[in-house]
Amino acid sequence: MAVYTDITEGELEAFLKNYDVGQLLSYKGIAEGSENSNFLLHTASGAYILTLYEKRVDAADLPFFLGLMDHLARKGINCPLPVHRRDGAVIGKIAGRPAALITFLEGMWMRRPTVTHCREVGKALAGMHLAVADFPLSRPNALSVEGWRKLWDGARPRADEVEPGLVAEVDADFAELSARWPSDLPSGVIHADLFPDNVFFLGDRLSGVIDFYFACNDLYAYDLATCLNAWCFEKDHAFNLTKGTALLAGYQSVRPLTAAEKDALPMLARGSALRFMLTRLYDWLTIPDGALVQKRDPFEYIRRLRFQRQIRSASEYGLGEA
Ligand SMILES: Nc1ncnc2c1ncn2[C@@H]1O[C@H](COP(=O)(O)OP(=O)(O)OP(=O)(O)O)[C@@H](O)[C@H]1O
Ligand SMILES: N[C@@H](CCO)C(=O)O
Repeated sequence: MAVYTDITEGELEAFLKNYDVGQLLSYKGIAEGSENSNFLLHTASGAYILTLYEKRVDAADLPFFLGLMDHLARKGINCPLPVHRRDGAVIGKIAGRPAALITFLEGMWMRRPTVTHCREVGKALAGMHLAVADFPLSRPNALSVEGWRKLWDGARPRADEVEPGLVAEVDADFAELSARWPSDLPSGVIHADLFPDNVFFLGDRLSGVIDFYFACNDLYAYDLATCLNAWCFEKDHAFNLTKGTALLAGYQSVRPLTAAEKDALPMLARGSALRFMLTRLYDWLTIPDGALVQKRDPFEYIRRLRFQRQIRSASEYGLGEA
């Protein structure tokens, strides 16, 4: 459930007076999502999403996130376009929260992505990596190795209760990642959370990428590694080589990887699996049952992490197969 802050019709009408979107026809809260409050609006000029930014998003980061969407949409990437207010701003306030209006994208996210969806997401990711080259803003990745360590410090004392042996496993991951994490690969602004629930399709056609609220500056190949984990495993946790092949081929059809990026991919995929395992584990241990925030399963990513520890070469993901 993701309507943490409710709004009245009066508040919404007053908010919309700042925009050229015409009269409000209807609005309703959207249940999906877990970080912010989202509403679907219909006005005389079309459909929009209103997002109220909740506590886990730092208001100081909003110009970066909204500026990025604006930049990508104008470069032809299928992502929401922030609607500018009459005074030119894109960030307003409603019910005491910072808020923005963005265009509505048609489509739905794929609960079971196919090989074709994996290829399309690879192409779209590479397209975004090319399109950010002249984006002027930057934001450090708070969820890279040092950020993971803080999460681990919080979760470690109880990690063995969740999964016996996890403390020793993850301590060893940190030792290896600290020694081998690459820093000299091509980098720029990455999406950093390109999971299936953040990509819409109309049939086989990718119609939209949403949720840029983890976007930051980091290695492009790390973004691709996150997609390998998020898109190419089956419900039984088995890696699907055909999907991996398609994702990587789709990406490389738009932006070929360098030899160093290919070499680093297993380490990056291991780090990315650790990152999502840790945020999930941290929430699992700290968010009380019954809280509105949706908790995601850390066990899925404990499995991913164990898989990634065994990988020695990107050819095991299907690199160069198609
Ligand atoms: N531009 C858009 N067009 C259509 N639907 C959208 C758009 N933006 C958001 N949504 C809808 O709102 C839901 C939540 O959006 P989003 O993923 O950005 O929220 P969130 O709270 O940041 O969630 P999380 O970070 O957990 O994925 C999406 O699943 C989708 O249904
Ligand atoms: N994509 C993240 C949730 C944050 O958007 C996860 O699956 O853990």
